[in-house]
Amino acid sequence: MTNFFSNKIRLSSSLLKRFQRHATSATPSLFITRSYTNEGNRPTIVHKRSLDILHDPWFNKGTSFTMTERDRLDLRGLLPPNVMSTELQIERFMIDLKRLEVQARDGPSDPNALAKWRILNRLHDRNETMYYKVLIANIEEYAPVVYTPTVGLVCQNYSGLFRRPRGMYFSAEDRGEMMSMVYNWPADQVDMIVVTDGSRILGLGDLGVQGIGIAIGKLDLYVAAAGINPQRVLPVMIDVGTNNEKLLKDPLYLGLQQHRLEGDEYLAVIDEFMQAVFTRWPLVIVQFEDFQSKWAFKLLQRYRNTYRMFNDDVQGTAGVAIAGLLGAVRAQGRPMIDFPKMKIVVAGAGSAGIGVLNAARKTMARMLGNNEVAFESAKSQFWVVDAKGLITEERENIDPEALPFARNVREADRQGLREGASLVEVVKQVKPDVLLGLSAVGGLFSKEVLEALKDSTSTRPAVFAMSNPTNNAECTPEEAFSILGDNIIFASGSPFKDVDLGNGHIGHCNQGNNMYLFPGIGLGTLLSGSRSISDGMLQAAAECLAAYMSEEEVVSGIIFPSISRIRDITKEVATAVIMEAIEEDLVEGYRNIDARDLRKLNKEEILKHVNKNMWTPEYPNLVYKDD
Ligand SMILES: NC(=O)c1ccc[n+]([C@@H]2O[C@H](COP(=O)([O-])OP(=O)(O)OC[C@H]3O[C@@H](n4cnc5c(N)ncnc54)[C@H](O)[C@@H]3O)[C@@H](O)[C@H]2O)c1
Ligand SMILES: O=C(O)C[C@H](O)C(=O)O
Ligand SMILES: [Mg+2]
Repeated sequence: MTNFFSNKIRLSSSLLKRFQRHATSATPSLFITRSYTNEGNRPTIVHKRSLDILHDPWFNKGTSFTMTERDRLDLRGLLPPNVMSTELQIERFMIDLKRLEVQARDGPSDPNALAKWRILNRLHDRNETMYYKVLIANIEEYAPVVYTPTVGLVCQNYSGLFRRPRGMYFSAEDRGEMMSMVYNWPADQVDMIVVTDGSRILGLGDLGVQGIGIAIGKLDLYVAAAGINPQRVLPVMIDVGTNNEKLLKDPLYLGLQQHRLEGDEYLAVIDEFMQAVFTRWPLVIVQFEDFQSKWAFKLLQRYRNTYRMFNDDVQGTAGVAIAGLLGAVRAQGRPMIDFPKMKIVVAGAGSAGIGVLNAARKTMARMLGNNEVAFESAKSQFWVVDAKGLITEERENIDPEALPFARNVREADRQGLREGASLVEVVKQVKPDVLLGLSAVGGLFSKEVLEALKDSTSTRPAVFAMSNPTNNAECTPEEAFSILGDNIIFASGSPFKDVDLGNGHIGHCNQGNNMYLFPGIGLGTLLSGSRSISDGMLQAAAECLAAYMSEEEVVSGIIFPSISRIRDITKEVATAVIMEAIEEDLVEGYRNIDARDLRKLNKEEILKHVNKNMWTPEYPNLVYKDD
């Protein structure tokens, strides 16, 4: 490993100190740097490097820094990889400006959301403490702006919106350099990394380098909900190319204009990145986000026993769905132990759908006796429909992850179903308790499908339209409540308003989003010091969320908390994660509390410990000292 290091590591401790509050400083260099601007071809002498340059409006050239300049100034990895001419930079800016003007004439919703995002983003660039104060105090209003759904729009329009860089870019061009370039990041301690390769951003497909927005949005929630110190978070984009033909043809695209690396070449890049970040920050936690499913599972298996990492779409979503499904059982007035009797139709067999199926099957099996027989029998509660229809054992080239859930052909035949049967046919025949969508197909739960669900054998069927962002939801709450009436449970991945049913009743729209779990999983893992994130820790997080809602709330159709309670629920989830890590003997402690001390704490004390370790945005007293 050490041979990756090169003499490019030049960060002195004084330089590091100067970086400490980098993210908030946009100070022109007039008073802090001696510079000599000369006429003609003579160079401009600057006395700063790395982020100090990018955050100095006098010297910053953004994406126009040439590769030689990037190397000379320790900028490699701190900017997206495509070097832009000044003309293209200006064009990018103008297109963005004009597009906003056009949209402003068309209608209020999108430009408003984007305009709010811009204003918040500028505040984020100028003053982090104030930004997080605003975000935490108004989380219900602004989470949909900095996170889902607006973050999807931000990623789609990233080329025009990009101003100052935030986070790091590791690209295929950086192979062999990652071990050294990771030291270009100014913080000497990083607690949380959210990394994406941009291959499946929400339900919007391959957005390449533009996907970094999702890592930034997730980390905003880590700070706002879990109280992770914003100086210790790092959004990362791994740019291995894109298969989005539109972006490949777009001269203004900021990423590598090549098709995605595949196979061993792809793995080598991700391996190098993991080695680099864990070498520099051995205690960091890496959250994988929005990787296409063909890599999501492979990478999870590859790294989960070696590194402190998890995949939010596979594991975080699974926990949130389990909590929702248990809530749906309780909402029928039945005990949670009745969960294994639920008939569940899942539309979508990608990273999220399969993650949910595996976790739901395990939860059922545990309730049925926690043995092989229980595990085998639990799978018969699920019917999985993907882009090709119902998945049966007859499916050609079946995805190995979906294979355990393929229906037996004869059994399907007895039910009047066959390989490839449509979603509406499946719903008609199965009459499920739950219809759960993780398909990324907006409107998939059509009028016909929802009509078919009227024959559900459940006393209170559940509709989970979990795909993001808003336009990709399988149906809206209005559609579900208007067709099925108010005796249903409804949840969606993106936020929707409750529905006034006009009869004095309100149809409650729950937001079933992994944001209720990933911040607590990260915080709990961090404070426990556990070197890995076990299935038990994830299960404890899900059960904690399931138990968070009172009987009264659940019966009235509220199965997930309001986002205004996210900081509180995150504390509880983190506590549950730590307790499970103690139970499994995984704790190693963190900072001034070691494993022995941690093991002595009861639940109340752990909760207090969690609370005490959460960062809150307050201005510190600043004292200037020369280097
Ligand atoms: N609410 C949440 O917390 C949450 C969490 C993770 C993912 N998601 C959302 O779930 C969606 C899927 O994510 P993913 O990672 O599994 O994506 P993916 O691309 O890996 O999988 C999509 C799946 O949907 C299937 N599909 C496509 N068209 C279909 C159709 N007409 N009928 C039925 N199935 C169809 C595909 O065959 C595939 O199996 C995205 O929109 C994502 O935003 C939501
Ligand atoms: O990002 C979200 O809002 C949830 C989830 O991780 C997704 O990919 O859709
Ligand atoms: Mg995601």
